[in-house]
Amino acid sequence: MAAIFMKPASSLSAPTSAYSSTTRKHTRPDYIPNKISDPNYVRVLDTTLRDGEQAPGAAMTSEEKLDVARQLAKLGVDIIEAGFPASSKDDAETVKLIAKEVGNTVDSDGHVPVICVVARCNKNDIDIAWDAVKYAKNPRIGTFIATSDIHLKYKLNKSRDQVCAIAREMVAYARSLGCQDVAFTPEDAGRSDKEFLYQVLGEVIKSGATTINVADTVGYNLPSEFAKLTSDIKSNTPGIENVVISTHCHNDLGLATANTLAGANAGARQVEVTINGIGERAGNASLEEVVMAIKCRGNDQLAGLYTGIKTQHIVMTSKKVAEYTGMSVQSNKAIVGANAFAHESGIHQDGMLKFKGTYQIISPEDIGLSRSNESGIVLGRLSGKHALKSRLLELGYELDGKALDDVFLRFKAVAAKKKNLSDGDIEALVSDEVFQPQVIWSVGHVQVTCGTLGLSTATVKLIGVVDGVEHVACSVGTGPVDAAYKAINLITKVPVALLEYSMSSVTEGIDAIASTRVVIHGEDVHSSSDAITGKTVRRTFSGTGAGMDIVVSSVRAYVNALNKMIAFKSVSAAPKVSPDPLNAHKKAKP
Ligand SMILES: CC(=O)SCCNC(=O)CCNC(=O)[C@H](O)C(C)(C)COP(=O)(O)OP(=O)(O)OC[C@H]1O[C@@H](n2cnc3c(N)ncnc32)[C@H](O)[C@@H]1OP(=O)(O)O
Ligand SMILES: CC(C)C(=O)C(=O)O
Ligand SMILES: [Mg+2]
Repeated sequence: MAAIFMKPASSLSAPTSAYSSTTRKHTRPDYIPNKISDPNYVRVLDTTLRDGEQAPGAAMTSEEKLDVARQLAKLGVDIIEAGFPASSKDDAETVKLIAKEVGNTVDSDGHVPVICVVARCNKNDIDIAWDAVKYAKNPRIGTFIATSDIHLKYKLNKSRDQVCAIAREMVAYARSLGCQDVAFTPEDAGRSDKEFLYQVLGEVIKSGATTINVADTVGYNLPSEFAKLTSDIKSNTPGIENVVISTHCHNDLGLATANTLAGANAGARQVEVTINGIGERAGNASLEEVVMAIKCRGNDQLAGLYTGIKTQHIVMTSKKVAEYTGMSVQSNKAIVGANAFAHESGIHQDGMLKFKGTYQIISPEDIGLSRSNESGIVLGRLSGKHALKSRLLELGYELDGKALDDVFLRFKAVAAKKKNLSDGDIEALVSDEVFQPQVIWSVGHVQVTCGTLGLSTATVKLIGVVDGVEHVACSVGTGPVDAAYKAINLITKVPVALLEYSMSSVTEGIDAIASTRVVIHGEDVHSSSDAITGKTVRRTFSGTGAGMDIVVSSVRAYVNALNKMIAFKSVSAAPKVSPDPLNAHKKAKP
């Protein structure tokens, strides 16, 4: 069964409405690896879980990645790039989980996302990749090797002929394993010699590649240049009519979205993007920008291109990724930034009041946001779960079941002390309650003394969720937070260093909720190398916490970061992931 999408026929063309009033129906074409039946359909490959996670500090646990994958499926992405299995046992096991569950779950529109994995052009990587992804209904291997002279000379130390042969043989090898869907990326295509590109791409197409992914790996191209690269590849590569052309653009010059759109306009029918634009260095083209640009201008400027993305899930997806990666979205970020739909100056406000189309080109509802509070509900201590759920929906959070129950409990506790809860308060509670890692330690009680008379002291009770045992420790410190963190360290006995600590007040007033963010690192188990210094750097883990008491908020953030680090460590170390890791945790609150 095919999903039906409504697409604006023309943006801002109707004078009586803020946005377009006419829509055309589209169906998502059935998935055939090397072709798309509708020439206007653009496949969306989301690589948040692979290239996105390559962003420094963006490590996600297995459980978080699975949750993001589920959300990406809900968003309607065509292909989820779930990881690089040869990079670690943890990544391979996580890909397996995603392939088995998300890669086999048919949604109400009959859509199942393709699950893709990345592998270098060598047999070992490809074997591991196939072993992890083969469980999906539609598995794909994306293999890559650099084609630019600078990479050949300094990184691979190989001649053009050698690289061409390796690419040809490895695509054929991936197909020989039984994988029907093999994408090939000429890494650094944006700086590669075009004649050599046509040659390599022609060879891999003969070997069975189904998608050719043109990568501007270092974000070097300008839009006109990337468009020309795409159209030149389309015109000069033997056999190119038998494959789908894809874009993979990085944002080093802030042009990733522009280049992606230029590529699509020049004939690419797959775009590789990430949520919030996260990724290696300055990041990748952002899904929300590319998709909304196509939705907004596809008809009048991009010859009728459209995607299968259910854009009303964009905000929730963006929030999840921001929470799990600890990479908050800048307020002026297009589409999902806090200010993307805010109008501060008088002339703009006047225009908005008269006709929204004067200053808004996208309806907030289109991306799953509605700050209008048209129902006039004020949330306070007498509000019920329905009112909270409806406000959460307006803020872009679709919560049900246990997640909603948990937030409701916290909401009631805060509302008992605070008259009216603002949107900021509610978002802080959701962040603290819902987007948290697997709970290994939960916070029982915190008691501190502090002041000018002497050292601060803290008594902390943590509950080990696996065995349910309560552990209490006391410590002194230079301040109450230092004392509390030292007490926690005595209980968890995990070597840890606190790298960053920041606290902000979510709203104004003495009864404001305090939101804390910490970044920690542990032992050397998870490391990567810093490109500038060349030094090995330890993997960092962030945690957030919220509460009306600043010490409690700080303790929550620290314990959440510790939980993330410990969960990450135990999954990486374990040879096999338990069949149902998601049921292995529960929460307790002070
Ligand atoms: C543009 C991109 O985003 S590429 C993807 C980047 N992602 C990652 O690197 C994921 C994390 N990486 C890792 O965990 C590790 O780098 C691993 C496990 C993949 C490899 O680790 P190691 O085997 O120790 O190799 P290391 O990373 O130090 O060096 C890379 C090697 O692969 C080679 N190589 C690099 N790209 C390719 C390729 N596409 N195909 C074949 N070989 C390649 C390099 O030339 C180098 O080989 P050498 O050892 O003969 O000089
Ligand atoms: C591995 C490839 C697809 C990549 O991420 C790049 O070239 O940027
Ligand atoms: Mg990349």
